[in-house]
Amino acid sequence: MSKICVLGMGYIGLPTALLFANNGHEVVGVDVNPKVVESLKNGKMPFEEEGFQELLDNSIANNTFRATTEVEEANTFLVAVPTPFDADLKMADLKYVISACDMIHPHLNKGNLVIIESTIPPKTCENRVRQTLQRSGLKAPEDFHISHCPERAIPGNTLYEMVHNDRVIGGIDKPSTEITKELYLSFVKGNLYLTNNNTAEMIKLMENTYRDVNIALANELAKISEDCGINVWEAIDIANKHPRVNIHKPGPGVGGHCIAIDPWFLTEDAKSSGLIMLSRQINDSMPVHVLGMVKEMINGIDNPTITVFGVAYKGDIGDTRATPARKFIKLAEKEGYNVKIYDPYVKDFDYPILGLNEAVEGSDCIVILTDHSVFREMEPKNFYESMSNLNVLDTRNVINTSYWSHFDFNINLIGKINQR
Ligand SMILES: NC(=O)C1=CN([C@@H]2O[C@H](COP(=O)(O)OP(=O)(O)OC[C@H]3O[C@@H](n4cnc5c(N)ncnc54)[C@H](O)[C@@H]3O)[C@@H](O)[C@H]2O)C=CC1
Ligand SMILES: CC(=O)N[C@@H]1[C@@H](OP(=O)(O)OP(=O)(O)OC[C@H]2O[C@@H](n3ccc(=O)[nH]c3=O)[C@H](O)[C@@H]2O)O[C@H](C(=O)O)[C@@H](O)[C@@H]1O
Repeated sequence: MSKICVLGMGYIGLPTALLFANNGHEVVGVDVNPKVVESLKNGKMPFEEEGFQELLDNSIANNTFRATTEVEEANTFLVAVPTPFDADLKMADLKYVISACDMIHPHLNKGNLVIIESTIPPKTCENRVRQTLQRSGLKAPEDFHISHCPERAIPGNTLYEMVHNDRVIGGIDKPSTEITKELYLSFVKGNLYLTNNNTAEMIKLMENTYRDVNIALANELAKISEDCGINVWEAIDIANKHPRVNIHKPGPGVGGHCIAIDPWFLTEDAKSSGLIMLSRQINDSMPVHVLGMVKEMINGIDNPTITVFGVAYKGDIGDTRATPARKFIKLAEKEGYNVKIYDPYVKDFDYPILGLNEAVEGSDCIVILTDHSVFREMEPKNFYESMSNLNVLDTRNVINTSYWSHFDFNINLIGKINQR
């Protein structure tokens, strides 16, 4: 049994720690936030993600996991701390990664392995991470190992994807890569692709940038379709039958703390990154486009009230990090609209989350911003009579438009404007 010290008990670090703890390792989970550590000490997951409460219960019962605020000696140190975007500098903010490495180096011994799972710009392991860890007096790769093993699991399906996804492992030398591979083999069922640290860092950023650029393309196609009176959803659906086409879905913008952030890490010192930056700009401008559609729908209504359905950054999760809903709500308030919010998944938000009936009462327009499955099965007959005006704008193509139109709703869809 090897001992692993995981730094960062968030959406990625804690699930990873619990998978190691349930697959033959002794794991110490470290977080600088005492509330997170307290919750884990009390045997409670600090956030909801299917399947992990059971893994936490098992590992506590088997004495293979404990949480603390202090780093201690171990065979392996795994870093899964945030890597936010510094909006002023337009660069990755590496302060948490560096502070984690600073916490590790006093406990580093010969033969140890340090894995960075946090998403980082190319050359971070080779330069900043190695430099900081060498404050221990040891040298890498001669005395200890460093590798990058980026996380690819998708929020909402973390457990399945952490176990079944293929992974990329890139060490600063071959032994670093090999021992990292041995470690992940303890729970990963997908393929493990081996490369060097710089390439592994690049691959992770390329994956999320690919998605961002393709979403931007879908958003642009949606706007063009609106101008041409075409239903972009039908067009995308049929275009995607082509064996080499995979157009993404348009929507109100890109949220979450990865896809909207990681592409910037590729642009910070690149000589050519026009397409990537333009895609960011297109996706960031979508809340403005959505507001424009709402404005047209409620034109002429005095002191309008709108109801936002869904503030989570995407469907069937309660995560609101970098949600495009936030920008949309602020723009709507600036326009003088009263904004009410309904989201059955979100517990905590900057604005009050109301029950369905209260949220739609007196409303002039429902604006669907998140593709929660409950919105697909929504029954308008339960609430339409309490609305002041029957308008609905669906930015995710989730509602059954033919059914809603029975109640005389004026329905618009992003990428398809109702011509009535
Ligand atoms: N959430 C996701 O779906 C994915 C995240 N990633 C990447 O994984 C990394 C971690 O992301 P999340 O888990 O979402 O972050 P998070 O915000 O959920 O959790 C990070 C945790 O690290 C703690 N922390 C900060 N500095 C620390 C330090 N020096 N020592 C110990 N703990 C420290 C924070 O208190 C927090 O609890 C980021 O680089 C992110 O880009 C990659 C793939 C998926
Ligand atoms: C390449 C890729 O699929 N990356 C995943 C992504 O997770 P995340 O939940 O942020 O991604 P997502 O499902 O694309 O959602 C991001 C945002 O984009 C929007 N979105 C997504 C797909 C689409 O066709 N249209 C669209 O508008 C979503 O509604 C959401 O607001 O980023 C994660 C990460 O890096 O943190 C990564 O681990 C996941 O595998």
